[in-house]
Amino acid sequence: MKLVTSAQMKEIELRATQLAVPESELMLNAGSSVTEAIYRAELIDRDGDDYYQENTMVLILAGAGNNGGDAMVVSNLLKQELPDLQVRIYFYNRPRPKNGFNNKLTYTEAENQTGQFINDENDWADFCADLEQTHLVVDGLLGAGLSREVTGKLANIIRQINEVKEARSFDPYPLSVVAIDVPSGINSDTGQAMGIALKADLTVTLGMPKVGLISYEALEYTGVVTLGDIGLPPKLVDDFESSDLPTFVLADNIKRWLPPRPASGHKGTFGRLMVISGSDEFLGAPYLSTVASMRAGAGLVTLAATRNVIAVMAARSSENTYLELTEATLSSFAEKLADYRAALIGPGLGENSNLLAQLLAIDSIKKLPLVIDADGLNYLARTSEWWVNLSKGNILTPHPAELARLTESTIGEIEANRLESAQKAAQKFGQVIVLKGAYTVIAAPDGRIAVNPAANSALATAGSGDVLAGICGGLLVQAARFADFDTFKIACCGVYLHAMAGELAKREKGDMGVLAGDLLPLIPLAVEAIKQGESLE
Ligand SMILES: NC(=O)C1=CN([C@@H]2O[C@H](COP(=O)(O)OP(=O)(O)OC[C@H]3O[C@@H](n4cnc5c(N)ncnc54)[C@H](OP(=O)(O)O)[C@@H]3O)[C@@H](O)[C@H]2O)[C@@H](O)CC1
Ligand SMILES: [K+]
Repeated sequence: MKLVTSAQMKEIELRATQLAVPESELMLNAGSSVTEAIYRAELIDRDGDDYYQENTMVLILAGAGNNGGDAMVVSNLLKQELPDLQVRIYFYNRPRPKNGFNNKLTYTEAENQTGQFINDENDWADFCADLEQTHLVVDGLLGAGLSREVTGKLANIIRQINEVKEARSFDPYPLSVVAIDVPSGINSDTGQAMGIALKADLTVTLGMPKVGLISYEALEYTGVVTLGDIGLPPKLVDDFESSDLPTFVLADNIKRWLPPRPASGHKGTFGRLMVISGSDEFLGAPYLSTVASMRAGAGLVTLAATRNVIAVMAARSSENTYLELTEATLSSFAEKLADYRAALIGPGLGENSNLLAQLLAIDSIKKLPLVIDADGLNYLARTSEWWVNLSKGNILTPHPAELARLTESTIGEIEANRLESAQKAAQKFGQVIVLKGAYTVIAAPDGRIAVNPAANSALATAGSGDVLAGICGGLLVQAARFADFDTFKIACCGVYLHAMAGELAKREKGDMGVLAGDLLPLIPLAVEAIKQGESLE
């Protein structure tokens, strides 16, 4: 599914109404999706008993636009389903019945005065007192219609919520915030806070994901970003699929793109992968990348390394085979490579320019699809015009510092323009670029660009990249038995599986202290979770 700007979203919504989907229906669906997301994230316990309900307070904040209309739908659904829940509504401004399209719900509620306007000092005191008692704020102040800096009364409301949330962050009953579509104050195109913005735990982006939400500026505000269905006709969404906008990778894509596992398959079917990894300094990387590739389904994996690395690895991993690789053994290594279908080069290799130069010049390696990571990338960055001699269409998995080295730019420049940086590099080098980080970007030489729908700090740990490289290698070797395999889709699958394993690890252990090794047994479970209908988006 494509990532869109607010203008593109408006256009799609307009087309939906032309296809006879009433605006009010979109809004009802929007509110219902947000409510479901609240339950799913356990911000409210749908099955809570009477005592729980009576003691739980939800504050609905509605602005004058359709974002406020969505909030009113949430309010109505919560009241219907959990009648004892304390639901209070505050209006920041008088809703306009003809603003954009139909937000009659907001208007009617406002006219009926079932909520309270924040006008004078008394209203403000009521709002602040209620906020102290509140467990969940539903933010419908401003959505994609944000048109200027946030100032005055609205800025005060947002600041007050942020402060109370911060003050109660370690309370047994913290204040949670769910943002409808975008956190109020965040520009949905750029991700920048327009003066001030609300800090949410969960953002339910509606219809199609807004491109600003995946920028690093927005990360501080969005919390977890999830997609809310508003019932757009599938044809409309499909029409957009052929555009060159960035794609948000969905679990449905991954299900279709994962290499098939025929029951009649044997280890040869799923392919032999050569992993070239490890050095005296980095003894963990070969373990993590080799085992990850096997956990991702490679038929047979050989670790090519020095004797020392092999001795350490053999004590830890019995399923893969080993091959000694030094400059002295290169020619026999090159011969053996003929039996392999793909190779992974780089994790923990250290600065080994001579070996890498000779390795990449070997004919049998030039014929293989490659994953190049870590020290493999650093070697390329030290080599002038390396992309001229490297075969095309391999997977390169740089983090921002590695991409900065490869492109002779700075980390700041990469981080400020993650999509563009990855896309330009992919086109210039003729390689699939996986730019790691929150919302990992995957770019293909033909211009396709995708964003993984997850920002999980549990994955920000040493060795996590080795696991990702291993997963990509394991998938690549399975896919490469088909002449027309699509490296870009394989890279998307690798990133998504890694992120799903990270999500499972976070559920088990939280986001602090997950080890890269914890991910390994979770890789097959991540595949299963996706097949069973779980998703990151
Ligand atoms: N379209 C659809 O199909 C669907 C849309 N949906 C929902 O609609 C949302 C978009 O709705 P929207 O266009 O009504 O804009 P919204 O964000 O509610 O705010 C506009 C109001 O805010 C005001 N305002 C702006 N900036 C301001 C500022 N800095 N400080 C103060 N005020 C400011 C602005 O005032 P004005 O600029 O007109 O003076 C106007 O009154 C979208 O995010 C999604 O939640 C869903 O229901 C599903 C279907
Ligand atoms: K909002």
